[in-house]
Amino acid sequence: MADSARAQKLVYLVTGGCGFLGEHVVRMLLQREPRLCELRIFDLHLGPWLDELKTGPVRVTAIQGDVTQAHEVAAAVAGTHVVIHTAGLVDVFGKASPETIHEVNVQGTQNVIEACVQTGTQFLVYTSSMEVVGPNVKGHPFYRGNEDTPYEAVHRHPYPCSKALAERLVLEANGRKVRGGLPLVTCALRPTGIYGEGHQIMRDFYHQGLRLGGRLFRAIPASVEHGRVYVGNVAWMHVLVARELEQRAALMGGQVYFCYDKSPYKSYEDFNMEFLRPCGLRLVGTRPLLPYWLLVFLAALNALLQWLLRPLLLYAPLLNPYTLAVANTTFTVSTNKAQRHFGYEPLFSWEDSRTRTIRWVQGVESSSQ
Ligand SMILES: NC(=O)c1ccc[n+]([C@@H]2O[C@H](COP(=O)([O-])OP(=O)(O)OC[C@H]3O[C@@H](n4cnc5c(N)ncnc54)[C@H](O)[C@@H]3O)[C@@H](O)[C@H]2O)c1
Ligand SMILES: C[C@@H](CO)CCC[C@@H](C)[C@H]1CC[C@H]2[C@@H]3[C@H](O)C=C4C[C@@H](O)CC[C@]4(C)[C@H]3CC[C@]12C
Repeated sequence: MADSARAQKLVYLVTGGCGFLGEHVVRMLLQREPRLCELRIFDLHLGPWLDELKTGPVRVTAIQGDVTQAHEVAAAVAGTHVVIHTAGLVDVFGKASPETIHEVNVQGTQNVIEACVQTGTQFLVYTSSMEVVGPNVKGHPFYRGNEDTPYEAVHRHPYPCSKALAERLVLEANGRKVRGGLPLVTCALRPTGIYGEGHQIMRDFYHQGLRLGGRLFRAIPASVEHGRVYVGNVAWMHVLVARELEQRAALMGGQVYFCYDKSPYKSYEDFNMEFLRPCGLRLVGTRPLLPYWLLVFLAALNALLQWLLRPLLLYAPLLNPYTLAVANTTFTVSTNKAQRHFGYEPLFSWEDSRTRTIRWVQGVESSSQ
Protein backbone atom coordinates (compact mmCIF):
# COMPACT_ATOMS: atom_id res chain seq x y z
CA MET A 1 0.00 0.00 0.00
CA ALA A 2 1.34 3.49 -0.87
CA ASP A 3 2.67 5.59 2.04
CA SER A 4 0.06 8.29 1.35
CA ALA A 5 -2.74 5.74 1.78
CA ARG A 6 -1.13 4.39 4.95
CA ALA A 7 -1.11 7.89 6.40
CA GLN A 8 -4.85 8.22 5.71
CA LYS A 9 -7.08 8.46 8.76
CA LEU A 10 -9.84 5.90 8.73
CA VAL A 11 -13.19 5.42 10.45
CA TYR A 12 -14.19 1.83 11.23
CA LEU A 13 -17.48 0.43 12.45
CA VAL A 14 -17.66 -2.91 14.27
CA THR A 15 -21.19 -4.26 14.65
CA GLY A 16 -21.58 -6.67 17.54
CA GLY A 17 -18.46 -5.03 18.99
CA CYS A 18 -19.40 -6.00 22.54
CA GLY A 19 -19.72 -9.73 21.81
CA PHE A 20 -17.17 -12.46 22.45
CA LEU A 21 -15.45 -12.05 19.06
CA GLY A 22 -16.43 -8.39 18.61
CA GLU A 23 -14.57 -7.26 21.74
CA HIS A 24 -11.39 -8.96 20.51
CA VAL A 25 -11.79 -7.32 17.09
CA VAL A 26 -12.25 -3.92 18.74
CA ARG A 27 -9.17 -4.32 20.95
CA MET A 28 -7.11 -5.69 18.06
CA LEU A 29 -8.03 -2.74 15.85
CA LEU A 30 -6.99 -0.30 18.56
CA GLN A 31 -3.68 -2.11 18.99
CA ARG A 32 -2.82 -2.93 15.40
CA GLU A 33 -4.49 -0.54 12.98
CA PRO A 34 -2.34 2.60 12.94
CA ARG A 35 -4.53 4.36 10.35
CA LEU A 36 -7.55 4.32 12.66
CA CYS A 37 -8.85 7.72 13.75
CA GLU A 38 -12.36 6.74 14.87
CA LEU A 39 -13.78 3.40 15.96
CA ARG A 40 -17.54 3.04 16.20
CA ILE A 41 -18.84 0.14 18.22
CA PHE A 42 -22.45 -0.78 17.51
CA ASP A 43 -24.24 -3.31 19.68
CA LEU A 44 -27.60 -4.09 21.18
CA HIS A 45 -25.94 -4.22 24.60
CA LEU A 46 -22.94 -2.01 25.34
CA GLY A 47 -20.29 -3.30 27.75
CA PRO A 48 -18.95 -1.20 30.68
CA TRP A 49 -15.37 -1.99 29.53
CA LEU A 50 -15.88 0.42 26.60
CA ASP A 51 -15.22 3.37 28.90
CA GLU A 52 -11.60 2.34 29.43
CA LEU A 53 -11.03 2.56 25.64
CA LYS A 54 -12.12 6.16 25.42
CA THR A 55 -8.91 7.57 26.90
CA GLY A 56 -6.62 6.58 23.99
CA PRO A 57 -5.68 8.53 20.85
CA VAL A 58 -8.43 6.93 18.73
CA ARG A 59 -11.92 8.35 19.10
CA VAL A 60 -14.11 5.51 20.35
CA THR A 61 -17.84 5.95 19.77
CA ALA A 62 -20.22 3.50 21.43
CA ILE A 63 -23.58 3.19 19.69
CA GLN A 64 -26.38 1.26 21.29
CA GLY A 65 -28.44 -0.01 18.38
CA ASP A 66 -30.20 -2.89 16.69
CA VAL A 67 -29.11 -4.25 13.30
CA THR A 68 -32.72 -5.07 12.48
CA GLN A 69 -33.49 -1.34 12.49
CA ALA A 70 -32.34 -0.05 9.10
CA HIS A 71 -32.29 3.61 10.15
CA GLU A 72 -30.10 2.90 13.19
CA VAL A 73 -27.66 0.96 11.05
CA ALA A 74 -27.55 3.65 8.36
CA ALA A 75 -26.82 6.35 10.95
CA ALA A 76 -23.94 4.28 12.37
CA VAL A 77 -22.49 3.42 8.95
CA ALA A 78 -22.61 6.96 7.49
CA GLY A 79 -19.12 8.38 7.14
CA THR A 80 -17.23 5.14 7.80
CA HIS A 81 -14.58 3.66 5.50
CA VAL A 82 -14.83 0.06 6.66
CA VAL A 83 -17.58 -1.98 8.31
CA ILE A 84 -16.79 -5.22 10.15
CA HIS A 85 -20.12 -6.93 10.66
CA THR A 86 -19.80 -9.46 13.49
CA ALA A 87 -23.22 -8.88 15.09
CA GLY A 88 -25.37 -11.96 15.04
CA LEU A 89 -27.67 -14.13 17.03
CA VAL A 90 -25.61 -17.23 17.83
CA ASP A 91 -28.24 -19.66 18.98
CA VAL A 92 -28.09 -23.42 18.49
CA PHE A 93 -29.93 -24.15 21.74
CA GLY A 94 -33.44 -23.01 20.83
CA LYS A 95 -33.42 -19.89 23.00
CA ALA A 96 -34.66 -17.61 20.21
CA SER A 97 -37.34 -18.31 17.59
CA PRO A 98 -36.29 -19.14 14.00
CA GLU A 99 -37.96 -15.87 12.93
CA THR A 100 -35.83 -13.81 15.31
CA ILE A 101 -32.65 -15.60 14.21
CA HIS A 102 -33.54 -14.84 10.59
CA GLU A 103 -34.38 -11.23 11.33
CA VAL A 104 -31.11 -10.52 13.13
CA ASN A 105 -28.75 -12.57 11.00
CA VAL A 106 -30.28 -12.14 7.54
CA GLN A 107 -32.32 -8.91 7.64
CA GLY A 108 -29.67 -7.33 9.89
CA THR A 109 -26.99 -8.16 7.32
CA GLN A 110 -29.15 -6.84 4.48
CA ASN A 111 -29.53 -3.60 6.45
CA VAL A 112 -25.76 -3.33 6.80
CA ILE A 113 -25.27 -3.84 3.06
CA GLU A 114 -27.93 -1.28 2.14
CA ALA A 115 -26.45 1.20 4.61
CA CYS A 116 -23.03 0.84 2.93
CA VAL A 117 -24.61 1.38 -0.49
CA GLN A 118 -26.70 4.38 0.57
CA THR A 119 -24.02 6.16 2.55
CA GLY A 120 -21.00 5.39 0.35
CA THR A 121 -19.01 2.98 2.55
CA GLN A 122 -16.89 0.85 0.27
CA PHE A 123 -15.48 -1.99 2.38
CA LEU A 124 -17.50 -4.63 4.22
CA VAL A 125 -16.11 -7.62 6.10
CA TYR A 126 -18.68 -10.18 7.25
CA THR A 127 -18.19 -12.72 10.04
CA SER A 128 -19.71 -15.83 8.57
CA SER A 129 -19.24 -19.32 10.05
CA MET A 130 -18.02 -22.82 9.22
CA GLU A 131 -21.69 -23.72 9.73
CA VAL A 132 -22.42 -22.21 6.31
CA VAL A 133 -20.70 -25.30 4.95
CA GLY A 134 -21.34 -27.92 7.58
CA PRO A 135 -21.68 -30.31 9.24
CA ASN A 136 -24.66 -30.99 6.99
CA VAL A 137 -27.90 -32.72 7.99
CA LYS A 138 -26.53 -36.04 6.69
CA GLY A 139 -23.58 -35.94 9.08
CA HIS A 140 -20.99 -36.17 6.29
CA PRO A 141 -17.46 -35.60 7.59
CA PHE A 142 -15.46 -32.64 6.31
CA TYR A 143 -11.88 -33.73 6.91
CA ARG A 144 -9.13 -31.11 6.58
CA GLY A 145 -11.14 -29.41 3.86
CA ASN A 146 -10.54 -26.01 2.31
CA GLU A 147 -12.66 -23.28 0.68
CA ASP A 148 -12.85 -25.29 -2.57
CA THR A 149 -13.56 -28.72 -1.11
CA PRO A 150 -16.82 -30.06 -2.55
CA TYR A 151 -19.37 -30.68 0.21
CA GLU A 152 -23.13 -31.04 0.23
CA ALA A 153 -24.04 -27.99 2.35
CA VAL A 154 -27.63 -28.81 3.31
CA HIS A 155 -29.06 -27.35 6.52
CA ARG A 156 -32.34 -27.31 8.37
CA HIS A 157 -31.44 -25.60 11.61
CA PRO A 158 -32.29 -21.84 11.68
CA TYR A 159 -28.77 -20.74 12.71
CA PRO A 160 -26.72 -22.27 9.86
CA CYS A 161 -29.54 -21.47 7.40
CA SER A 162 -29.42 -17.81 8.46
CA LYS A 163 -25.62 -17.62 8.28
CA ALA A 164 -25.62 -19.20 4.80
CA LEU A 165 -28.26 -16.76 3.52
CA ALA A 166 -26.48 -13.77 5.03
CA GLU A 167 -23.13 -14.84 3.61
CA ARG A 168 -24.69 -15.14 0.15
CA LEU A 169 -26.15 -11.61 0.45
CA VAL A 170 -22.73 -10.23 1.37
CA LEU A 171 -20.91 -11.97 -1.45
CA GLU A 172 -23.55 -11.03 -4.03
CA ALA A 173 -23.29 -7.39 -2.95
CA ASN A 174 -19.63 -7.30 -3.97
CA GLY A 175 -19.30 -4.86 -6.88
CA ARG A 176 -22.54 -2.96 -6.25
CA LYS A 177 -22.10 0.76 -6.73
CA VAL A 178 -22.14 2.70 -3.47
CA ARG A 179 -23.06 6.36 -3.14
CA GLY A 180 -20.47 8.30 -5.12
CA GLY A 181 -20.17 5.57 -7.74
CA LEU A 182 -17.36 3.41 -6.38
CA PRO A 183 -17.82 -0.38 -6.10
CA LEU A 184 -18.61 -2.08 -2.80
CA VAL A 185 -15.91 -4.61 -1.88
CA THR A 186 -17.04 -7.42 0.40
CA CYS A 187 -15.72 -10.65 1.76
CA ALA A 188 -16.67 -13.24 4.38
CA LEU A 189 -14.62 -14.95 7.08
CA ARG A 190 -15.71 -18.38 8.25
CA PRO A 191 -14.42 -19.23 11.72
CA THR A 192 -14.63 -22.80 12.94
CA GLY A 193 -15.48 -23.15 16.65
CA ILE A 194 -13.90 -20.10 18.30
CA TYR A 195 -12.32 -20.44 21.75
CA GLY A 196 -10.44 -18.09 24.06
CA GLU A 197 -11.04 -15.42 26.66
CA GLY A 198 -14.77 -14.75 27.00
CA HIS A 199 -16.00 -18.06 25.52
CA GLN A 200 -19.33 -18.65 27.21
CA ILE A 201 -19.66 -22.37 26.39
CA MET A 202 -16.20 -23.06 27.81
CA ARG A 203 -17.31 -21.29 30.99
CA ASP A 204 -20.47 -23.44 31.06
CA PHE A 205 -18.45 -26.66 30.71
CA TYR A 206 -16.12 -25.50 33.45
CA HIS A 207 -18.95 -24.82 35.87
CA GLN A 208 -20.64 -28.09 34.94
CA GLY A 209 -17.36 -29.91 35.73
CA LEU A 210 -17.12 -28.19 39.11
CA ARG A 211 -20.70 -29.18 39.93
CA LEU A 212 -19.86 -32.79 39.05
CA GLY A 213 -16.98 -32.92 41.52
CA GLY A 214 -14.22 -31.94 39.09
CA ARG A 215 -15.26 -34.44 36.41
CA LEU A 216 -16.68 -34.32 32.91
CA PHE A 217 -17.91 -37.47 31.21
CA ARG A 218 -16.87 -38.34 27.68
CA ALA A 219 -19.87 -38.39 25.36
CA ILE A 220 -18.25 -38.18 21.92
CA PRO A 221 -15.59 -40.57 20.52
CA ALA A 222 -12.07 -39.12 20.63
CA SER A 223 -11.73 -39.90 16.90
CA VAL A 224 -14.29 -37.23 15.88
CA GLU A 225 -12.22 -34.15 15.05
CA HIS A 226 -13.58 -30.66 15.52
CA GLY A 227 -12.09 -27.49 14.00
CA ARG A 228 -11.23 -24.82 16.58
CA VAL A 229 -9.55 -21.46 16.23
CA TYR A 230 -8.29 -18.98 18.81
CA VAL A 231 -10.33 -15.78 19.13
CA GLY A 232 -7.23 -13.54 18.93
CA ASN A 233 -6.30 -15.05 15.59
CA VAL A 234 -9.86 -14.70 14.28
CA ALA A 235 -9.78 -11.03 15.33
CA TRP A 236 -6.39 -10.58 13.67
CA MET A 237 -7.76 -12.04 10.42
CA HIS A 238 -10.59 -9.51 10.50
CA VAL A 239 -8.15 -6.63 10.99
CA LEU A 240 -5.90 -7.84 8.16
CA VAL A 241 -8.75 -8.44 5.74
CA ALA A 242 -10.17 -5.00 6.45
CA ARG A 243 -6.74 -3.47 5.88
CA GLU A 244 -5.97 -5.29 2.65
CA LEU A 245 -9.40 -5.17 1.02
CA GLU A 246 -8.76 -1.82 -0.63
CA GLN A 247 -5.43 -2.68 -2.25
CA ARG A 248 -6.42 -6.21 -3.23
CA ALA A 249 -10.06 -5.62 -4.11
CA ALA A 250 -9.87 -7.58 -7.37
CA LEU A 251 -8.42 -10.63 -5.65
CA MET A 252 -10.30 -10.53 -2.35
CA GLY A 253 -13.67 -9.03 -3.27
CA GLY A 254 -16.48 -11.60 -3.09
CA GLN A 255 -14.21 -14.23 -1.52
CA VAL A 256 -14.67 -16.47 1.52
CA TYR A 257 -11.88 -17.46 3.90
CA PHE A 258 -11.92 -20.07 6.62
CA CYS A 259 -10.34 -18.82 9.85
CA TYR A 260 -7.53 -21.09 10.93
CA ASP A 261 -4.43 -21.22 13.08
CA LYS A 262 -2.17 -23.85 14.64
CA SER A 263 -4.71 -25.18 17.15
CA PRO A 264 -4.54 -28.99 17.14
CA TYR A 265 -7.20 -31.21 15.59
CA LYS A 266 -9.02 -32.98 18.41
CA SER A 267 -12.50 -33.96 19.47
CA TYR A 268 -14.58 -31.13 20.95
CA GLU A 269 -14.25 -32.55 24.45
CA ASP A 270 -10.53 -33.41 24.25
CA PHE A 271 -9.84 -29.94 22.94
CA ASN A 272 -11.71 -28.31 25.82
CA MET A 273 -9.68 -30.42 28.24
CA GLU A 274 -6.52 -28.67 27.00
CA PHE A 275 -7.78 -25.75 29.13
CA LEU A 276 -9.98 -27.40 31.70
CA ARG A 277 -7.44 -30.04 32.82
CA PRO A 278 -4.93 -27.43 34.02
CA CYS A 279 -7.85 -25.89 35.92
CA GLY A 280 -8.38 -29.11 37.84
CA LEU A 281 -11.02 -30.98 35.82
CA ARG A 282 -10.66 -34.46 34.35
CA LEU A 283 -12.48 -36.18 31.52
CA VAL A 284 -13.73 -39.58 32.58
CA GLY A 285 -13.57 -42.41 30.04
CA THR A 286 -11.39 -43.15 27.05
CA ARG A 287 -14.59 -44.06 25.21
CA PRO A 288 -18.08 -42.50 25.45
CA LEU A 289 -19.75 -43.62 28.66
CA LEU A 290 -23.22 -43.79 27.10
CA PRO A 291 -24.08 -45.61 23.87
CA TYR A 292 -24.77 -43.21 21.00
CA TRP A 293 -28.40 -44.32 20.64
CA LEU A 294 -29.01 -43.24 24.24
CA LEU A 295 -27.50 -39.78 23.57
CA VAL A 296 -29.76 -39.48 20.52
CA PHE A 297 -32.70 -40.41 22.72
CA LEU A 298 -31.72 -37.89 25.43
CA ALA A 299 -31.20 -35.16 22.85
CA ALA A 300 -34.66 -35.86 21.38
CA LEU A 301 -36.14 -35.88 24.89
CA ASN A 302 -34.56 -32.47 25.56
CA ALA A 303 -36.09 -31.14 22.35
CA LEU A 304 -39.50 -32.47 23.35
CA LEU A 305 -39.20 -30.99 26.85
CA GLN A 306 -38.16 -27.66 25.40
CA TRP A 307 -41.28 -27.64 23.24
CA LEU A 308 -43.61 -28.77 26.05
CA LEU A 309 -42.21 -26.32 28.61
CA ARG A 310 -42.02 -23.34 26.26
CA PRO A 311 -45.27 -21.75 27.51
CA LEU A 312 -43.94 -21.92 31.09
CA LEU A 313 -40.18 -21.49 30.94
CA LEU A 314 -37.17 -21.56 28.67
CA TYR A 315 -35.53 -24.99 28.80
CA ALA A 316 -32.38 -24.81 26.66
CA PRO A 317 -29.79 -27.46 27.63
CA LEU A 318 -26.47 -27.93 25.77
CA LEU A 319 -27.56 -31.28 24.39
CA ASN A 320 -30.14 -31.28 21.60
CA PRO A 321 -30.31 -33.16 18.29
CA TYR A 322 -28.50 -30.38 16.46
CA THR A 323 -25.62 -29.84 18.92
CA LEU A 324 -25.16 -33.61 19.21
CA ALA A 325 -24.92 -33.93 15.42
CA VAL A 326 -22.38 -31.08 15.19
CA ALA A 327 -20.29 -32.41 18.08
CA ASN A 328 -20.40 -35.93 16.63
CA THR A 329 -19.35 -35.08 13.06
CA THR A 330 -15.77 -34.49 11.99
CA PHE A 331 -15.36 -30.99 10.61
CA THR A 332 -11.81 -29.67 10.23
CA VAL A 333 -10.19 -27.26 7.84
CA SER A 334 -6.72 -27.18 6.36
CA THR A 335 -6.09 -24.23 4.07
CA ASN A 336 -3.65 -21.43 3.35
CA LYS A 337 -5.97 -19.23 1.29
CA ALA A 338 -5.80 -16.33 3.77
CA GLN A 339 -2.00 -16.50 3.71
CA ARG A 340 -1.94 -16.48 -0.10
CA HIS A 341 -4.50 -13.70 -0.54
CA PHE A 342 -3.61 -11.25 2.20
CA GLY A 343 -0.51 -12.54 3.96
CA TYR A 344 -2.25 -13.85 7.09
CA GLU A 345 -0.11 -15.67 9.62
CA PRO A 346 -1.55 -16.46 13.05
CA LEU A 347 -0.54 -13.78 15.53
CA PHE A 348 -0.80 -16.20 18.49
CA SER A 349 0.93 -19.57 18.57
CA TRP A 350 -0.97 -22.57 19.90
CA GLU A 351 1.03 -22.38 23.15
CA ASP A 352 0.13 -18.72 23.56
CA SER A 353 -3.53 -19.28 22.76
CA ARG A 354 -3.66 -22.15 25.21
CA THR A 355 -1.94 -20.22 28.00
CA ARG A 356 -4.16 -17.19 27.56
CA THR A 357 -7.30 -19.31 27.59
CA ILE A 358 -6.21 -21.27 30.68
CA ARG A 359 -5.45 -18.02 32.50
CA TRP A 360 -8.88 -16.75 31.62
CA VAL A 361 -10.64 -19.93 32.86
CA GLN A 362 -8.64 -19.68 36.08
CA GLY A 363 -9.86 -16.09 36.41
CA VAL A 364 -13.45 -17.26 35.90
CA GLU A 365 -12.88 -19.68 38.79
CA SER A 366 -11.58 -17.06 41.18
CA SER A 367 -14.19 -14.45 40.23
CA SER A 368 -17.02 -16.92 40.92
CA GLN A 369 -15.72 -17.92 44.36
N1 LIG B 1 -18.59 -18.33 18.63
C1 LIG B 1 -18.23 -19.09 17.62
O1 LIG B 1 -17.71 -20.19 17.79
C2 LIG B 1 -18.46 -18.61 16.21
C3 LIG B 1 -17.99 -19.40 15.17
C4 LIG B 1 -18.17 -18.98 13.87
C5 LIG B 1 -18.81 -17.78 13.61
N2 LIG B 1 -19.27 -17.02 14.62
C6 LIG B 1 -19.93 -15.74 14.28
O2 LIG B 1 -19.19 -14.71 14.90
C7 LIG B 1 -20.05 -13.63 15.22
C8 LIG B 1 -19.87 -13.25 16.67
O3 LIG B 1 -20.20 -14.37 17.46
P1 LIG B 1 -19.88 -14.44 19.01
O4 LIG B 1 -19.56 -15.83 19.33
O5 LIG B 1 -18.96 -13.36 19.37
O6 LIG B 1 -21.34 -14.16 19.59
P2 LIG B 1 -21.80 -13.16 20.72
O7 LIG B 1 -23.21 -13.48 21.00
O8 LIG B 1 -20.85 -13.15 21.84
O9 LIG B 1 -21.70 -11.76 19.99
C9 LIG B 1 -22.67 -11.28 19.11
C10 LIG B 1 -22.89 -9.82 19.42
O10 LIG B 1 -23.91 -9.35 18.53
C11 LIG B 1 -24.79 -8.54 19.28
N3 LIG B 1 -26.12 -8.55 18.69
C12 LIG B 1 -27.00 -9.57 18.68
N4 LIG B 1 -28.14 -9.17 18.11
C13 LIG B 1 -27.97 -7.88 17.74
C14 LIG B 1 -28.79 -6.92 17.13
N5 LIG B 1 -30.05 -7.21 16.76
N6 LIG B 1 -28.29 -5.69 16.89
C15 LIG B 1 -27.04 -5.37 17.29
N7 LIG B 1 -26.22 -6.23 17.88
C16 LIG B 1 -26.68 -7.47 18.11
C17 LIG B 1 -24.82 -9.16 20.67
O11 LIG B 1 -25.28 -8.22 21.63
C18 LIG B 1 -23.40 -9.58 20.85
O12 LIG B 1 -22.66 -8.57 21.49
C19 LIG B 1 -21.47 -14.09 14.90
O13 LIG B 1 -21.85 -13.52 13.67
C20 LIG B 1 -21.34 -15.60 14.78
O14 LIG B 1 -22.28 -16.11 13.87
C21 LIG B 1 -19.10 -17.40 15.94
C1 LIG C 1 -22.76 -33.67 23.32
C2 LIG C 1 -22.11 -32.79 24.35
C3 LIG C 1 -21.29 -33.65 25.27
O1 LIG C 1 -20.30 -33.04 26.01
C4 LIG C 1 -21.26 -31.74 23.70
C5 LIG C 1 -22.09 -30.65 23.06
C6 LIG C 1 -21.17 -29.62 22.51
C7 LIG C 1 -21.91 -28.59 21.65
C8 LIG C 1 -22.74 -27.71 22.54
C9 LIG C 1 -20.90 -27.83 20.81
C10 LIG C 1 -20.11 -28.79 19.89
C11 LIG C 1 -19.73 -28.00 18.68
C12 LIG C 1 -20.16 -26.59 18.95
C13 LIG C 1 -20.39 -25.66 17.78
C14 LIG C 1 -19.16 -25.50 16.90
O2 LIG C 1 -18.01 -25.27 17.67
C15 LIG C 1 -19.26 -24.42 15.90
C16 LIG C 1 -20.15 -23.42 16.00
C17 LIG C 1 -20.20 -22.42 14.90
C18 LIG C 1 -20.56 -21.05 15.33
O3 LIG C 1 -20.92 -20.28 14.21
C19 LIG C 1 -21.61 -20.98 16.40
C20 LIG C 1 -21.35 -21.94 17.54
C21 LIG C 1 -21.18 -23.36 17.05
C22 LIG C 1 -22.48 -23.85 16.40
C23 LIG C 1 -20.80 -24.26 18.27
C24 LIG C 1 -21.98 -24.36 19.27
C25 LIG C 1 -21.78 -25.41 20.36
C26 LIG C 1 -21.42 -26.78 19.79
C27 LIG C 1 -22.59 -27.35 19.01
